[in-house]
Amino acid sequence: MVRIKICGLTSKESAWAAVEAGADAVGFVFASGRRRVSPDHVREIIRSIPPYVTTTGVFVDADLNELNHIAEYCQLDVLQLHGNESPEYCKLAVRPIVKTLHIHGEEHDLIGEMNKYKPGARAILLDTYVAGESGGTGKAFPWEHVKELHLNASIILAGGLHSGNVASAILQTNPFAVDVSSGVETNGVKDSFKMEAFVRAVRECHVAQRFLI
Ligand SMILES: O=C(O)c1ccccc1NCC(=O)[C@H](O)[C@H](O)COP(=O)(O)O
Repeated sequence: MVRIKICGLTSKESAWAAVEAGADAVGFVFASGRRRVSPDHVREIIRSIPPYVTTTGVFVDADLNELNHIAEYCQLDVLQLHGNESPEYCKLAVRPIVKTLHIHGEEHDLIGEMNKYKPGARAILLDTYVAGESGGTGKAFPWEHVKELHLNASIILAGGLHSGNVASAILQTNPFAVDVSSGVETNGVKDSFKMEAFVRAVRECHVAQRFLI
C-alpha cells in the first residue's frame, strides 16, 4: 500500500482534516516561508492528534541542536530535511530522517547520491528542483526519469502531486509513499475536499495496481 503524507499543515483544524481524510502522516514546516509554524503551535497541534499517525517536521539547514530540541519538544516522529544537510548531520539527529533530494531533470548519479545518505536516512524524498526554493512549490518533475533508474530504496515521491495526477505518478515510479502540499490547497489554505480526493485517488490506484498483477 502506498503511504500518504499531507504536508504544510498550519492549524489544528487542517491537521484533523488530514487525519480524517486518511493521511498516514502529517507534516509541519519549521523552515521559513508562508507555511512556517512555531514549535509551540506544533506541540499543541500534535498533542491533539490521535496515535498511529506519523508526525513529521520539515527543516532546511537547521542548526543540529535546534533540530533535535524541536524534535523532542514537539514530539515529532520523523524529521524531513530539505536543505544541504550532510550524511553525517543526518546520523546525529534524534529521530529517523527523511532526506530530500531535488530533481533537476538530468541527474547523472541519483543512485550514488541516495547511497551516500543510506546509513543516516531511513528514506529519500524526491522533490522538484526550483531555483531559490526548498519545497512546497507545487511543481512536478518528469517521473519517467525516475522510472528509468529502477529505484528500490524507500522512495517518497513529492512535487506537484494532486488528485488528478497522483495515480499516474505512482504507476510510473512505484514509490513507498507520496507527499502532497500545494495540490490539496485552495488559495493557499488546506482544503478538506481536496485532501479526501487525493487520498481516494491513491487508494483506488493501489486497488487497480493489485488487479494488474
Ligand atoms: O512547504 C513549504 O513551504 C516548504 C518550505 C521549505 C521546505 C519544504 C517545504 N515543504 C515541503 C513539502 O511540503 C513537501 O514535502 C513537498 O515539497 C511537496 O510540496 P508540493 O509540491 O507543494 O506538493
